[in-house]
Amino acid sequence: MDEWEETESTNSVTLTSHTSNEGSNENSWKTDGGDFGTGRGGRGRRGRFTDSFSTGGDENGTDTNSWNNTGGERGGFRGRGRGRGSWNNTGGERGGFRGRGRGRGSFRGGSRGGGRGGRGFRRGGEDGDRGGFRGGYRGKDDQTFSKGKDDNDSEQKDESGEEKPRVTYIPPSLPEDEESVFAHYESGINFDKYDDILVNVSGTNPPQAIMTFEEAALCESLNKNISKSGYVKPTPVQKHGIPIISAGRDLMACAQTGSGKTAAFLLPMLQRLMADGVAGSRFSELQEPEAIIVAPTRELINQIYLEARKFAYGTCVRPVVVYGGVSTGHQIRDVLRGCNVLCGTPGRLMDMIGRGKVGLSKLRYLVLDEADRMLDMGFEPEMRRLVGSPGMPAKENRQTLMFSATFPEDIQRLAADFLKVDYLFLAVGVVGGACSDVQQTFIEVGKFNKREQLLDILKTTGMDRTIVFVEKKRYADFIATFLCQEKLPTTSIHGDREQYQREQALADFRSGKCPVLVATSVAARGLDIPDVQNVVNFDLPNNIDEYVHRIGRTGRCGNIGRAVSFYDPTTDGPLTRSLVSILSKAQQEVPSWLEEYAFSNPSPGEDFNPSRKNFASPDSRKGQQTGSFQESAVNSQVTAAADDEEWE
Ligand SMILES: Nc1ncnc2c1ncn2[C@@H]1O[C@H](COP(=O)(O)OP(=O)(O)OP(=O)(O)O)[C@@H](O)[C@H]1O
Repeated sequence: MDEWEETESTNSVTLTSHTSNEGSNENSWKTDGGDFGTGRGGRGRRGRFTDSFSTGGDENGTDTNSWNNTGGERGGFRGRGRGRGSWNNTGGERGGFRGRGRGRGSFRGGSRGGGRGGRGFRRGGEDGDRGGFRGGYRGKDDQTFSKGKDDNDSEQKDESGEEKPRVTYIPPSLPEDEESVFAHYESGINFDKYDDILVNVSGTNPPQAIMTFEEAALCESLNKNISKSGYVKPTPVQKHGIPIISAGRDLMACAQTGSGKTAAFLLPMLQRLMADGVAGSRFSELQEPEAIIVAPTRELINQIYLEARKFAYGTCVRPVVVYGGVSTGHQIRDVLRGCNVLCGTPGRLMDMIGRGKVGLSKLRYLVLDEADRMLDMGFEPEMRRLVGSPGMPAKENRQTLMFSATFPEDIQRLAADFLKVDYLFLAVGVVGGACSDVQQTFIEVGKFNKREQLLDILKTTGMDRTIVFVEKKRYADFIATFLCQEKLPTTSIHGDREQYQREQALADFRSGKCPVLVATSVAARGLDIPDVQNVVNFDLPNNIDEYVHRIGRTGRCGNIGRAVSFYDPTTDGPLTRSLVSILSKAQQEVPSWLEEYAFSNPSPGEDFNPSRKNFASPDSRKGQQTGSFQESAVNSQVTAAADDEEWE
């Protein structure tokens, strides 16, 4: 047995299927299928939410409210009459909350959630290729996994830095059939409006943008996969990014959420690997991938992997994914079968390299998705370790690509360490701007009426998929439990949930079984879930970039979305000016009361430059040559953006 082979399970845990109402929940909501309210408390979280719990916004847990208290002014979706109209104004009459069924079934094929008909956990007997793994999942209602000490993923550490026990969870195998691989949702009515977005490329000698995929001169199999994915024409970040990467240039790219950044880096990389005829699907004890893609969360890296698998379908290129919370041995076995494109979260990736399973000497591409997050204080040390790993080609000898919807100036400067001197900076629209397809609304609330407001909103959204963001992991559970008990089928995702629970939560959300997902920032970036119509910021985040990413879970790929944020003047003061700025740059109406808070009534102690460091900005290099695409208009916009930031 190799050193990474798991031993037989210890501490086996058997679980039934789960939704977030995992407390004792005497009044818990029951689905037609009987699933709700039956989940047992993952990680011992078995609080009794029958009578009272602390109200939203109260981190100390000192202010408890009767949570069944329906008294008081619910006030609809009025936000003291200051909001921009009622929630269902644009949606028409949806009726009350109807859902006890299993969703609208509108998503065909489950491309990102474990697949068509196989979403969630695989039932016993479906496992064709586990190769003798003992233990692990045995069926939806009888999941057994072991706990020991094995998982080195940084995300696997809890808040206290304590290592969590070894995990031998094996995710369900993905369906391999074409229909599942290429399942996608339609681009929206505003897709063509992407053409009007101003684009700026700075740096020397940027290559000419392409207008069509044909102009990219991609090989036939890649073109076929692009059209099977439903892509007809490239988005702006693809029009500019593909030729830049194909020309061998390093790139820092900033484009709005949901505008196709993933394909912008995958397509030219895969093209080069295919053109060079790399042969990856060969077993070897040491794998030397040509490309490594890093992203901050497990769900996001898995999604990127699925995109890579889709575009590489039927070709010689083999993408593999590694991330925490999943059996290391299982992932090593997968890597050793052959690996050209390795997608990973930082901790697990470094683990694979450290164990000598992944070598770096053939590496040509290093991609940092959500690059500003990958280079901020949390992940920067690991990124430095990665580029300093033995065998890692120097930056002059590899291509380094960075993508995000936000790129604060200080992070840009830091990022330059990883890039060749002549890297190009691609800005699509206002750097760090919110997607203008998301209608942003604010409601002024006090911390004690947030839950009532939330209920009012959710009762009008019906089975529409809605992500509710909260600031703290334990609030995610409180709120999810609260909503379940209010008969709203809800699930939750946050860093304290086991990986199988996180995946189940996303699968239930994607399928519509639980149309409400309560999430912490773990779900803020990158996740591309079809038909998410609404985002609610139950708690506003404490930096503006996070806000931009959160609301970008809706309004993707030309579709329209809505975001409503609860603004509590006692806690959200430091964000106010940045919010006003974001709203104006996205051509949204700014509520006068929010403007008042921003300019004339700062909270005591408010730092009027609170998020400056975190606020995205144009190319941090001064005096860079600017590309020719809509140049004059772009320059004025970028300058305007920079001016706007003066007052922050
Ligand atoms: N050219 C295209 N035509 C049609 N659909 C596309 C095209 N490019 C991307 N998409 C689809 O648009 C959706 C959003 O793309 P993607 O997830 O890459 O966005 P993103 O810019 O990375 O967003 P985020 O900043 O939130 O990470 C995906 O479902 C993707 O398949």
